[in-house]
Amino acid sequence: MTTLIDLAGHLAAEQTADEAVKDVVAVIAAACVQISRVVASGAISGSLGAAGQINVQDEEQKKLDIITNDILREALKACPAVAGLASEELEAIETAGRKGGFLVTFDPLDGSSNIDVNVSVGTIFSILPAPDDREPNEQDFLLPGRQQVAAGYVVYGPQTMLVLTLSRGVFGFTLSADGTWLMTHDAVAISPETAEFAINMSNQRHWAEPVRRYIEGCLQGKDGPRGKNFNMRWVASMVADVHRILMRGGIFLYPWDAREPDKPGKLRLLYEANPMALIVERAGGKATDGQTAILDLQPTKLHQRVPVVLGSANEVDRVSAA
Ligand SMILES: O=P(O)(O)OC[C@H]1O[C@](O)(COP(=O)(O)O)[C@@H](O)[C@@H]1O
Ligand SMILES: [Mg+2]
Ligand SMILES: [Mg+2]
Repeated sequence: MTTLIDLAGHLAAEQTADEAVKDVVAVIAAACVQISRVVASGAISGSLGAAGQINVQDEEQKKLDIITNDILREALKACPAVAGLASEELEAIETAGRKGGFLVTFDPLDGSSNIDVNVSVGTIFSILPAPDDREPNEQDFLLPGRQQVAAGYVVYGPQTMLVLTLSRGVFGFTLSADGTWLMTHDAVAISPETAEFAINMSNQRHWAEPVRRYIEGCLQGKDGPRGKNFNMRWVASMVADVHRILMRGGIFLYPWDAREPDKPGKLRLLYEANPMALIVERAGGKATDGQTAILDLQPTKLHQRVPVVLGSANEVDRVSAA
């Protein structure tokens, strides 16, 4: 077997990326090795089940939401290149008592409703520039996704994989038995065409007309306007659904729906949609809120929600035109 380059080797070879960003990525990757062990230990370590409290999203926290949040939070605060952090599980930003460097936003455990049934979950992160002259405040986190200096996710599945975009390209690393991230996927690219869609069909009656029209066209298969049959997949862990799309193409939708008209979608802009959108665009795909590129949206709130349509470029364009 040929020797695979590891994450440290990849970071060292990335000439165009800032050295301090590489340090932040290395710290996150190490924390995710720790998370993968807790996730894998499941009921043995007593880490499954509900924590018995509600987070800022009004969602019931799992024990693992809290454990994984604490692992990342502590690791990032100890990293000299990190000035502040924001998490799905924390109401407010936290600062590290430093100026300059970077801000990190993260979803420590994505798809946590799947954890108790042993289905893939993940961690999503985004790295943004921090102000040089003072400690960061909440406003400093509200940067459009184009300003991300790096983004990535880890999927805790049959294999634990880190998918990363630094200054260019998308690379995948598989966690080896000795705890090293080895590059197994070089220059990941999303095919522009697909015949596979991912959406929570149980919300169909609440969707807006264009999304209904688009999905109806897919469902009609060969007999409908698309003239080809479509397959459907929905893991209900965004990380796992997006990972599948990076590996074999597809389109993922979590659209606005009429149940809670004030909440534009379910997914959060700063630590779910933006990092995934950067990865998808760097892999040649597209990511929109149905019309506008996610990366061009100006955030207005830390925990802002946004409709998400991402994946194979031609298919995302069809949703915008529906
Ligand atoms: O349960 P639903 O409505 O299908 O929603 C599934 C979506 O919710 C999420 O689980 C939200 O993430 P969290 O688990 O981090 O809150 C996504 O990963 C997934 O795409
Ligand atoms: Mg999530
Ligand atoms: Mg989460």
